[in-house]
Amino acid sequence: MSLYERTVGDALSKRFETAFMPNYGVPPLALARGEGSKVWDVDGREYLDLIGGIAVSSLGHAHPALVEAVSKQVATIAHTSNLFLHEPEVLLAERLLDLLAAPARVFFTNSGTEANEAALKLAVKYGKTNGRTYFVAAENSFHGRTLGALALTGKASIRDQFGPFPVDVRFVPYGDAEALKSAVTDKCAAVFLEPTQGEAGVVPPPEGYFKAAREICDANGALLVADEIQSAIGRTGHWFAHQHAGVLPDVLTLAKGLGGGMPIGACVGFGPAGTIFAKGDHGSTFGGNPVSAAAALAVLDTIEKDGLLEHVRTVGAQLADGIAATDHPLLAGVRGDGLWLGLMLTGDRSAPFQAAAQEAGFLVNALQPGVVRLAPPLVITSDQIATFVAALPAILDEAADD
Ligand SMILES: Cc1ncc(COP(=O)(O)O)c(C=O)c1O
Repeated sequence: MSLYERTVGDALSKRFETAFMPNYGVPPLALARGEGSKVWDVDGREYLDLIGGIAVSSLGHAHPALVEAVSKQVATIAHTSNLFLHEPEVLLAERLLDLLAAPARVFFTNSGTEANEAALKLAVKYGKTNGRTYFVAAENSFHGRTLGALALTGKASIRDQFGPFPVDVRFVPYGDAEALKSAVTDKCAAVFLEPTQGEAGVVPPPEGYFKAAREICDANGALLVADEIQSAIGRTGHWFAHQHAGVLPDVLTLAKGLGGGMPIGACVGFGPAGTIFAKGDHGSTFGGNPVSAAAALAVLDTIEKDGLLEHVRTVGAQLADGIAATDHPLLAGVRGDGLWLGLMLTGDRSAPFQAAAQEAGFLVNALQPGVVRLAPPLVITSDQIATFVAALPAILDEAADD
């Protein structure tokens, strides 16, 4: 039987195709379980997970600390709504504010998109009270799929058919401080930026761009919103990318790796931005629920206790160096930080690369036609990275073949 002639997986795919709206197309694999950085498909085949549920599974799969925190919490109290307080959300808020090391207030959500929706609503309110009527975001940015977050998303192919939008957003080329300066005036309520663009292809800006953005916002009284949904919680080898850039935004949004696989997001307002929302301005039935909050606490504790920031810097460099040292006509290079890398190809071969990697036992993500995203669990080992680097030339050979 060839690797693609599956049994249970094929049956699930057929059922998926008839039961689901076709938003995602049929996924190439049905996963059954995971442990650490390994996953197994429903037909029992093992893979090294180099995508981590799209930069989410920070502790890998079935990490004992996460299993224990979630199991304990679900057996204690799983849901309170925001009508009642619970200890995990208070502990988590305090823990995050501690790590952020600046006076701030937090609003918990269920996802990244919702964290950005909260940030946008907050910025709309700021704009209304200050005569500010528009927003600035970057071309090729990704901030989410609901109508507010989508309005901020600078990708015509996923945005344009859903307009007109409830907010006026002006787009500037990412990384171009002069263009940003021209776009931001005293009528701009907020600038939304990813510290490194994720969905665009793991694209870091030029050195000093984020600092320039801070200065431009300060000069015009606009809020600076840092969307760190993909980049924070250790992914780059630092807790937060803005800290690494030495810039404090007014608003910060988080999600993905924070819950280690449980759904949670956060909108953090620093200083005065933390008091723009008043009672009744925004809400969420599930946001910051006890189980997700307990999971996020376990993620933060484990990253700290196991020295994972340092580990990410070390094995991230091993992965980047291993790719950079691979000599192959299809390989153009590698960019990104820590365990968040874009492997760049010389042609639009990322889909065949993903298929070849899967066949060789590695899960990666064909992010852009010529860029493959690697965002493995933060716990991936040096030996596991070495197996991928060793397999890379053969995967590239396979991907290069028509
Ligand atoms: C930078 C950024 N913002 C927002 C989102 C949306 O987050 P979610 O898919 O959790 O709604 C994503 C998801 O990829 C993202 O990368």
